[in-house]
Amino acid sequence: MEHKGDRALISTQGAFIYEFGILDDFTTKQLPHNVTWGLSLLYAMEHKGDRALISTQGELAHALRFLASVVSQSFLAFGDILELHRKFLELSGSINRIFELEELLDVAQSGASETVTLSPSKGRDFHSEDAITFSEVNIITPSQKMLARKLTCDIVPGKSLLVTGPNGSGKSSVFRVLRGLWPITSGRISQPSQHVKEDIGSGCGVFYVPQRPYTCLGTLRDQIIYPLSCEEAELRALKLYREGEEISDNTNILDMRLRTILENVRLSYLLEREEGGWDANLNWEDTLSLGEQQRLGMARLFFHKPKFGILDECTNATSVDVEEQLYRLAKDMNITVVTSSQRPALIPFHSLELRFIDGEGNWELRSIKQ
Ligand SMILES: Nc1ncnc2c1ncn2[C@@H]1O[C@H](COP(=O)(O)OP(=O)(O)OP(=O)(O)O)[C@@H](O)[C@H]1O
Repeated sequence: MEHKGDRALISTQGAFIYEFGILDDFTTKQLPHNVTWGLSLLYAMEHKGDRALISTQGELAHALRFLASVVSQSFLAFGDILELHRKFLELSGSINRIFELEELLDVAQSGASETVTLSPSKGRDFHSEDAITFSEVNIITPSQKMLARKLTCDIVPGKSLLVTGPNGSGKSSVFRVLRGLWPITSGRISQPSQHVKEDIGSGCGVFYVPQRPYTCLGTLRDQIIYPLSCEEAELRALKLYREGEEISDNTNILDMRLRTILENVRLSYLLEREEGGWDANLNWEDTLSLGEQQRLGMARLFFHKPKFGILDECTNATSVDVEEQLYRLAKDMNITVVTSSQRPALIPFHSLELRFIDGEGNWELRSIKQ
């Protein structure tokens, strides 16, 4: 008991020596010399008196060289055996990664919605369709800093949540945990499906909009429907199309819907500005300002029309009036949002505030009076 700490230190030192091949190097490079010299010394001690009688100096040197090479070859072979263990470990790591990749590809091909069996992340439950729930979840950074201790919070449809707190306190970390980028060590999270393609007709459960939305290679149309393909997006637009209206062709229905969205996010001028309109194929990241990219990100949200929108400071480069309009639209479309933001103008669009107090694990939840 008294030397518990010493033992840990010794095992750490052991791991260090093993990890950096110090033991292997010693066995294959240093030890053979020492053993050769040791054996030569023993021989010399034993034949002190009769050395001159039985061998000349040349024969002795030859015998010593032979002894040195036999000893060093034996130790090299022994070193190879030691090395085998490490090589096996590396190989098994690579084989595991290949199997994981194969399983992921199988799941992606079969269209399964979640990777529950592949990465059974402790405390994750993907089967709640109606709410995002955190039950006593500890949010810890990869460098083991506690950001939220036993976070407990229910986000139900119609009750949007605003996440606030000082810089670096852990606001975005809530989204990393939700997204499965950081594992949770205790507690439980449940949330609806995040799979955009799961049911083309009804929209997904949760959709994420980051601060700088990803702009894919492709046309202006592709930017809004991402990650769906054009065919999938046409199918979705068709399913959502109000019955009784005359249908000309699928692309037109999709473009009509996209035009309304583009007008709502105040980006319809792009259709006139960029040659090719919907089919304009540019490097969108370089062409659009950050504010425009953020509005495009929100257009994506409105196109997918999820139950929950996770908005990580994704409108902070837009003007306050545009931001308010975007949030009003989300409300009108019944998208419940979880927002990370410092802007007071967004408070009225939320029902709950989760505040990270100090980035040391303390947080508080309060309801916002409408
Ligand atoms: N990959 C990581 N490894 C270790 N620590 C990280 C990692 N990512 C973030 N952190 C740390 O976690 C803490 C919380 O980061 P987070 O991005 O959630 O803060 P935030 O409240 O969103 O900040 P901001 O208001 O600046 O956006 C910070 O101290 C950050 O340095």
